[in-house]
Amino acid sequence: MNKKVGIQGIKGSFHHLVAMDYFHKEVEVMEHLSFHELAQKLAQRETTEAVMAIENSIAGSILPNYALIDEYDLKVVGEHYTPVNMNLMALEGQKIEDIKKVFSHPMALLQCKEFFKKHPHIKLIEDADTAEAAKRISEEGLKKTAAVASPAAAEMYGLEILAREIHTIKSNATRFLVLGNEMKKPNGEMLDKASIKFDLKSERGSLVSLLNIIRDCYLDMTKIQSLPVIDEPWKYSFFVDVIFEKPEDFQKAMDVLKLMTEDLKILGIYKNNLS
Ligand SMILES: O=C(O)C(=O)C[C@]1(C(=O)O)C=C[C@@H](O)C=C1
Repeated sequence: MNKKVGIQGIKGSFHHLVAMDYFHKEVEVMEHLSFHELAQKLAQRETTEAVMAIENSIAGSILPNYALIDEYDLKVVGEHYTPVNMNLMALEGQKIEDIKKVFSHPMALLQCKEFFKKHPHIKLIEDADTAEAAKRISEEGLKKTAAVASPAAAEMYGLEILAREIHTIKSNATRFLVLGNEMKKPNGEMLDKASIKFDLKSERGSLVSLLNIIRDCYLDMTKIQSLPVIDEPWKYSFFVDVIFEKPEDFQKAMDVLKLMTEDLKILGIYKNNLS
């Protein structure tokens, strides 16, 4: 079966660039204008995989996406890290002084906060997607309006770049997850990273004890993220990523964590792509 890969946004978005990179262009891309729709269509098997941003080095974690992965019971089958290059673009001939409004994805606007502090006359408006904002400006001939998006989007939708690389820190990067409906099969490849989720009772030292197990089983924790359990105030779910050398070590840790936590869920075992 041909792969149908869901992305948040349209062609020219960062999700699109990642899908092309990760799957080497041999896929049909399905565009979605929200993360919710992206998760839902994968769960309904209208797509075979989905690419989902989960964290940016400047703007931080995209918390609702953790909840979507959990809610729709999606599996992490891969990850991809990519440098993110934000640019201000508008119709040809427009000058930065002419621009009154800028549309972009909220995560993109967050990455360019310092640039816009220097241009206080510009109103920032959150949009569903970076590339979609660029396309609309082009198609509707919107003057005095700009988008923040990738150089690929400027080229694709015929806009002029008024300011290049406007993200606050030059090493700006986003981590994307590749999601599926089933756990990844190793197919001879060494899978050395896992994402897990569990709830913890608020008891003295419960998190410390759990972290000790992770250390004692030789797992290297690369990320821990807590999320409130919405129907039980002050109780938290934890999403943890670990890398390991031996799958047996991971299995051993899971056997112990199962006894120490509530609702332990393995969200996926995949190949570590962080070098
Ligand atoms: O709007 C896009 O182009 C996206 O792909 C979304 C998104 C995000 O959700 O973080 C992806 C990468 C960048 O960090 C900024 C925006």
